[in-house]
Amino acid sequence: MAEKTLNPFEIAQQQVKAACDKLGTPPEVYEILKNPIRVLQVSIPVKMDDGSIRTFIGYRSQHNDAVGPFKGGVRFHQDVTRDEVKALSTWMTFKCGVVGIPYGGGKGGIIVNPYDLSEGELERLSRGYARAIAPIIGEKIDIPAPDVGTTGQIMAWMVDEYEKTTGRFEPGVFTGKPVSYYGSLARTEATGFGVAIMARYAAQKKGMDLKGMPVAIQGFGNVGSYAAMYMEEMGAKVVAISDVSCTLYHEDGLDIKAVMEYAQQNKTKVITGFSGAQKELDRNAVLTLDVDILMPCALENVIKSDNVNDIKAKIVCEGANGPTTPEADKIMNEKGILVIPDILANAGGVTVSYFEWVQNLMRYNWTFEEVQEKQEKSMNKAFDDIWALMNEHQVDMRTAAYMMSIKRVADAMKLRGWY
Ligand SMILES: NC(=O)C1=CN([C@@H]2O[C@H](COP(=O)(O)OP(=O)(O)OC[C@H]3O[C@@H](n4cnc5c(N)ncnc54)[C@H](OP(=O)(O)O)[C@@H]3O)[C@@H](O)[C@H]2O)C=CC1
Ligand SMILES: O=C(O)CCC(=O)C(=O)O
Repeated sequence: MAEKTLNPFEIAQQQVKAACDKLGTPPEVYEILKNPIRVLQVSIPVKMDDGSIRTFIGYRSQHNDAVGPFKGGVRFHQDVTRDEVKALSTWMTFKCGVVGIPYGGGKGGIIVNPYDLSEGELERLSRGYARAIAPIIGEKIDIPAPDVGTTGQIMAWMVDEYEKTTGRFEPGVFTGKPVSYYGSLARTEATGFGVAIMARYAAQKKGMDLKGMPVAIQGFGNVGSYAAMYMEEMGAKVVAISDVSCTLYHEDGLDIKAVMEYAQQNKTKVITGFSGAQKELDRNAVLTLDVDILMPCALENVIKSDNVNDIKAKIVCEGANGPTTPEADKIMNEKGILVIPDILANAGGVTVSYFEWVQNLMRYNWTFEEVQEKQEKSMNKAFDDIWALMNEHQVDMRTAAYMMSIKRVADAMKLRGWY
């Protein structure tokens, strides 16, 4: 039976409520956390290459800044909605809390398929968005970054436009920038690397050997491709990857670097037609293959009541934000599938965004190894803390992650006198 609601914002609220109840926080805590502090909607006029004007709707949602400036990516996707952006900003607050970085949660988005635009149109849209949200962002206020459909180049355009608009030199106002323009080494790889190290750590906890272990990964963008690359480097066998075009499968493992090169050659970055696969399956097939680890690294609500019983993986490591519905989550927990929740599994991106911001503010330049070492230390600690809390309270890993994080945010709100 289809689930009643798949509204990501309602799901985010349910997750926060469940953890507040488990923690026994005063009712004021959920009352404050149930809605973003501010949601800005903008209409961005863009001069198209044919001379016409098209307007695009964009959002910036600022969920909570008790701990520090709002932080979170900007999504360019045709299915962006106001509620999706609100949900993503809520998840950001607790993701930053999980890894203990001094930020609150924010998120932005524009309703657009970026692949439909020329490079010039994309630049004008990105600059228009930066101008439109300039009054509510800043290096110490709200720091956007890349998400689905956005890139380092887009961040560089946005910094440039923000600086022109405000007249201030503030390279740290956006993170995820190209390395040659105030970016950090290891940021591009960070989210996928984090997903891979969290899966490796979980496998270790379950006494499973990563060598030759079959893995399936949904989504082959920034997160999915690097998660696949690092899983392969760690000795696992990535038998399946997918994107909107198809699932590629090879029982002996796909050559991930070769698929990455292949995808880079297409404007739309699709993987279909790669010659090194044994079979091309339907794009949804990736979720239910016979593997030990499944990594959903695309969009929300892909593991749901109508496919959850077909999932064979023992570990699900959520590279995407919100890939599992509450009902599917409950079923996986009952079946003993270990779900590493998004707010931990994909926290590597924002963690290294924080390192980029620190380097920008302090004019430091850290090496690739230094950044990855700091990232791994921070994420492993978060994993250990959540694992301990999970065992202490006999809850699933997601609830434990929210409990840890909500406590940090609630303490900050209390000390600031918000309740
Ligand atoms: N980038 C980051 O640093 C972070 C991202 N995340 C989350 O990770 C997820 C992926 O983000 P990111 O990799 O940056 O985004 P990208 O835009 O780089 O990639 C998204 C990928 O998902 C694929 N995809 C979209 N719809 C489907 C579908 N129905 N079935 C299979 N694949 C699909 C896309 O395919 P195609 O290219 O063919 O369209 C693409 O491969 C999102 O949930 C994002 O919020 C979380 C933390 C940080
Ligand atoms: O790097 C960042 O600041 C945010 C990344 C992001 O949007 C996310 O973690 O979902």
